[in-house]
Amino acid sequence: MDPVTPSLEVAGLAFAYPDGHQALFGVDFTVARGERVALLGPNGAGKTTLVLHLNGILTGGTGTVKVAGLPVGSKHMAEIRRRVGIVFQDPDDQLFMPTVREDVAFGPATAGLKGAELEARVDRALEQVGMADFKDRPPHHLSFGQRRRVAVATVLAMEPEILVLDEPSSNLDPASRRELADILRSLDVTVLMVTHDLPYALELCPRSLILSDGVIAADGKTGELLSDDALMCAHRLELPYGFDPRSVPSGADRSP
Ligand SMILES: Nc1ncnc2c1ncn2[C@@H]1O[C@H](COP(=O)(O)OP(=O)(O)OP(=O)(O)O)[C@@H](O)[C@H]1O
Repeated sequence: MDPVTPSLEVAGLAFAYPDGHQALFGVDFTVARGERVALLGPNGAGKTTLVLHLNGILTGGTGTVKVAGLPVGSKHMAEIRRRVGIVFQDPDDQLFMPTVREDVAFGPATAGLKGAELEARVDRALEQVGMADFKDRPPHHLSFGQRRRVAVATVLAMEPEILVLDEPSSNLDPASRRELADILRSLDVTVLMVTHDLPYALELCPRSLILSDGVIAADGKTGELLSDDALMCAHRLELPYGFDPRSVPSGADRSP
């Protein structure tokens, strides 16, 4: 793996929906290989719109997005879709096969993997999320937290360059939330995590971006941004009552 080319480069990205609503106004940032970055911002800031540009689900704006040096929107789209693994908020949007194994195998099988190589890929992805014992279970018999882990495995099975997670901690109990954080920390992959769960961002991501009104309003160390009361207030970000960001060991302390 080339360690120099960033996993993600977004430059001057501006986008208006067909009804004329301008959601992004020139977004610039770079994510280096192996970084874990949180994308924070109030409702309606443009976070989902931005994420949907990373693998070309949304196109037609101005500016550029590059994944591992490959421009989104170019002839490399199949490769870019493989490299950008998006885990949506609702695992049921991603799980539709009769068994966990088939769900995790679906992407790599569609990409042409077969036989022992495919089985090894499935086993590895399920082991990475601690779900190897659930291989033959129907996804709809699993708990929500287990389904979320399987959804992460479906994406890891594609061996992505960058794992993009939309609200990964939502609807998880405290133990499942912590276990998922441990899993995400253990992965050797670049992570971009959209979240309103600011303590989770602090725990997992050394760096955060604040997207507000379609622009990057701040880009820095998560602990520093969350400790900046004026910045937080200006962008409608609120920590849970009594939570002190200085009291939590930041993801920065554990990053690779
Ligand atoms: N299909 C659409 N057509 C027109 N406008 C849209 C469409 N989807 C989103 N928008 C608008 O674009 C802006 C950004 O929306 P987006 O969903 O990207 O925000 P977000 O930061 O993900 O919000 P949230 O935290 O609530 O999920 C909002 O003002 C929204 O109303």
